[in-house]
Amino acid sequence: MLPRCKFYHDCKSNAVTVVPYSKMPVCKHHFLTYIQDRVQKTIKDHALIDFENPQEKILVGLSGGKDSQTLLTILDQVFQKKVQMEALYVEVGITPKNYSRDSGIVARSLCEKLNIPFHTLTIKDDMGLDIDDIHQIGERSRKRGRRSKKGRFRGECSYCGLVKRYYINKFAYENGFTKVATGHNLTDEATQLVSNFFSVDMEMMSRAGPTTITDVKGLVPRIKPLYYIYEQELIMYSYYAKVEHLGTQCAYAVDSPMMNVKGSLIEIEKFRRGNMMNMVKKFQQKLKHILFETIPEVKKVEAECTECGMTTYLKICSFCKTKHRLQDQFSKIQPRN
Ligand SMILES: Nc1ncnc2c1ncn2[C@@H]1O[C@H](COP(=O)(O)OP(=O)(O)OP(=O)(O)O)[C@@H](O)[C@H]1O
Repeated sequence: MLPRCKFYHDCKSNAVTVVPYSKMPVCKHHFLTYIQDRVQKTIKDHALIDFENPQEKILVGLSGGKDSQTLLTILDQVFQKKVQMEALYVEVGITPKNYSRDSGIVARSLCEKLNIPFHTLTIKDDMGLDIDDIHQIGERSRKRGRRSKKGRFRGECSYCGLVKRYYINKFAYENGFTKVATGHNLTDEATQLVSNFFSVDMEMMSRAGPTTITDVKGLVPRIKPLYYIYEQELIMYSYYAKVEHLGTQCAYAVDSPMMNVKGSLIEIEKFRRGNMMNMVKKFQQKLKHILFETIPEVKKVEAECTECGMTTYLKICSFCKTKHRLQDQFSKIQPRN
């Protein structure tokens, strides 16, 4: 049985859980407020939201999953409409287990409950392809077991991430949003950092952080208010605060290399308690600025993508290039009439 809550020495309630990285027993009330306070602290310490700016307008990328549903719930609760906030669900067309359909239903339902404007954008309407189609390309490439002339198939999750980042940014830019907020948590970010370290991707590592404040035209700054909250804590928060979310896992995400790195970090956490928190915090304090300063400023000349008009350093942006390659590959696996 868990002891009394140790959050305040005079709390008389029984603990319902322990804080994962410190093992402090806490009652439900103090657990929920503790998480909310840490989210507020991240927002304040990293100036993620400008409360003085009446034009500040946040677009939350809402996936129906526990992280972004919890993010929207916490932001709504702690800021109580003091800042303009809307949500966007990107329909990527994953049909196994009705994944995308149900995700959209759950995302919309939360917005209706919280009275927050909700938008949906369907990628197939613009790209002519969705993630089911991209999966077919992947299946064909895996069956053939060799690199196509046009390069290696990077995995469904990689394309899904690229597509979502592109459309969320485009929607935010075209509709006057000043920030995009996502539900990336500490476990996601530690996983990304370690993966980037494995491939010694210094540029990607130098970009890690709760915000990507940018003055590049066409790129809306991204903020991650859950940056210092463990995934385990979000699971517990969504449970105790009864945050409606979809528990189904995407059928294409199983066995991705990132999932395996994440699993290893969770294992390490068992004998190095607080490992992810320490690593990510110390990286931010000690290493990030050193890396940032050593990156040569090669990508300086901004231009408009000749295809879609979004900002790029090349003639055609990497999203449009990837889109063309996928459209081309997909046309080859379609039955001919
Ligand atoms: N379909 C989507 N539409 C809008 N935003 C999305 C969508 N999918 C993901 N996002 C945003 O990107 C973040 C990271 O997405 P990822 O696919 O890594 O999911 P996750 O870590 O499981 O998060 P969640 O639990 O919110 O689904 C999400 O928290 C959310 O803010």
